[in-house]
Amino acid sequence: MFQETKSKFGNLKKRAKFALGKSKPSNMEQSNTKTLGFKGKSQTRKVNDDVEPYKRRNDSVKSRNDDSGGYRGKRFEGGDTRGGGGFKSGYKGRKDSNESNGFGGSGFDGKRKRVYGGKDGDGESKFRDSGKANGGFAGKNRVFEKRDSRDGGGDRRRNFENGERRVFGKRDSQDGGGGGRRNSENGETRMFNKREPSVGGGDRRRNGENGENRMFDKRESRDRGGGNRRNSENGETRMFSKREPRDGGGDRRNSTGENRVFNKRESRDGGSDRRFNAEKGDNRNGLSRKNGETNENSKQLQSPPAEDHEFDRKKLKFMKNYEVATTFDRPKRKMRLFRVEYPNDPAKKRFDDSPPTPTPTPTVNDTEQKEDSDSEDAEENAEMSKNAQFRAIQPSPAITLFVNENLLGRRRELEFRKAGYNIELPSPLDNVPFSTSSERERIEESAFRNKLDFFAAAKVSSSFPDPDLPEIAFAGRSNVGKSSLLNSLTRQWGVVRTSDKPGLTQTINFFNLGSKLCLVDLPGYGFAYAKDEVKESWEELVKEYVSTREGLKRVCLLIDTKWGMKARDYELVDLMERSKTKYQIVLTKTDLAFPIDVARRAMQIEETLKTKKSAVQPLMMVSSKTGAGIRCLRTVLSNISRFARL
Ligand SMILES: Nc1nc2c(ncn2[C@@H]2O[C@H](COP(=O)(O)OP(=O)(O)OP(=O)(O)O)[C@@H](O)[C@H]2O)c(=O)[nH]1
Ligand SMILES: [Mg+2]
Repeated sequence: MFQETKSKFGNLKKRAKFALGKSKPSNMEQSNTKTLGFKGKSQTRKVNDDVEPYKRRNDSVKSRNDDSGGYRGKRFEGGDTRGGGGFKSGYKGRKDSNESNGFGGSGFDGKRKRVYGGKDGDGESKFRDSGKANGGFAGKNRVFEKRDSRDGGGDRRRNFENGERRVFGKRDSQDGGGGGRRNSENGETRMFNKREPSVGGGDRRRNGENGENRMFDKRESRDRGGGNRRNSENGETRMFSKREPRDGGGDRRNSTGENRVFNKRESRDGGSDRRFNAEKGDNRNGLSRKNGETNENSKQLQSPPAEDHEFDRKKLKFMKNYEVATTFDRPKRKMRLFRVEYPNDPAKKRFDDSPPTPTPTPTVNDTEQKEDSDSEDAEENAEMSKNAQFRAIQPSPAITLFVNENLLGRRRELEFRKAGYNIELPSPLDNVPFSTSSERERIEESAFRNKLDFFAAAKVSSSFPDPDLPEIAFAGRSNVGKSSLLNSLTRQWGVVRTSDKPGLTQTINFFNLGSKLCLVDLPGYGFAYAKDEVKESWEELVKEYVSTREGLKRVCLLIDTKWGMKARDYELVDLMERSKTKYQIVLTKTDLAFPIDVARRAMQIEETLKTKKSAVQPLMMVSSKTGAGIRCLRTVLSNISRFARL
């Protein structure tokens, strides 16, 4: 590869010399030429107009790169149609112009730099950071146009020593290390107008020694690592026009009178770059994402390189002073005070000591408004008095005793432990204290020791099974705990399905408890996750069942302790009263209410049902979770089975 490349470039050299011997292009110095400050060297380039000769003479380059580029002796002509190699380079005492395809970059007199980022060729010229930095000492000018430069590691280490200039016009150049090491030695000028050149590694290491001029126009070149370490020594001027350069930390030694211009968007320069730049007149202006900024703007940004250090110090000092000034000048925040006014605050009384203001005589409108507000207040008071009325309930001593004996209501686990219950068990209060043995866990009521068997489900009354056994039905609002109560009464968890989502039970489910009892789980009424028609059909079915079912011995009407009886509960009560169906109120979820409230609720419901004939006393209170009151309910219900047997 190396040999091949070398021979190719050898041919290029010869052709260039041959071309240089001929006439210069006429438009070269008008618009498409520029001059770079460079000791002892002067090059002029023409970009677009003179492509053909290069094409003819550099077929190999053309075929490889699909570009064209003029090359005559020490002049390159970049005619890249896709943005590859158009570039220009100015030399000492001359100016740049930027009409080349790809890019052209130059400083002049060693103190001025321009970077142009050719994007797509075809004469489109991107102009980045043009003239944003001055500098360029002792005739070193470099112009880079990169986007994703990936120059191999040491590519440019010795470029531009002694007044080298380089211009690269590439897109996907994959210059490895070393391929063109000795190109352009002794004042050679090289121009690359490539897209995917396959020049071997190390191409540019020693390019441009002794006054070489090189120009790079790259898009995806791979500058990395220490590639630029020794660039710009001795007053070198570098220009970068990058988008995503990945310069490693290798720019650290650019500190000897170097002038650098960076046109970066997401520069990832190593952190140390900025520390040593600007020493000894190093100038870096890493701004300008906007291409095409005018030279005047750039001039404003330019500062004398020798004064950079001083300038930065002044700037830093100014910024510090500014910060200090802003810190101390900032107005102090006032504390905001909030006054909380209590309506019956006695301290407020002194404000009311002022003589009373005469009240205006009420008009007709005022009277109407007052009546409206009075009625609203009355409603509010009525609403409020509901709670107040509930709190005013004094439960009977029998109820209070029952609540406390059965540890009903919300209680701490410690309390259960102290009473001797094993809280590791499900529904611990239903189990014998201090007992974990299966024998003691056996239910005292024989009827409930039987296995619970599901045997029928009915959506309509016609599908009700024959009433062979005495039935106990469990009715109530959705999610009140009907199914859970069946499980905890029989201690057979999971036989009846439960859910925290209201509306799980949607049919009338019949369970045999041995040959003694039939337990019936009814669908709930009230709120449920179901369509209104469906819910209405459940309600009708329940009403039909409780009012017409033969063999129905008792309906346990479950009421949530927290909410008490609602309108639909009263509806069902009235229906059962009419049909003379025996029903017993069972307060559920007592573990969620305070004991006193459980007692109050029980008292409240007993009072309302005093006059009801079909209501069975006493009112029961249970918790399926803690097992409180379950045994009592079991005892009460087992009497039914016994009755049934008789
Ligand atoms: N804390 C507490 N939660 C309970 C108690 N009883 C039932 N629950 C919970 O209440 C929810 C509803 O229980 P279910 O037995 O499915 O209620 P349901 O009345 O059958 O509901 P539907 O079938 O929809 O009518 C479940 O999440 C139970 O865990 C209780 O005594 N205490
Ligand atoms: Mg249920």
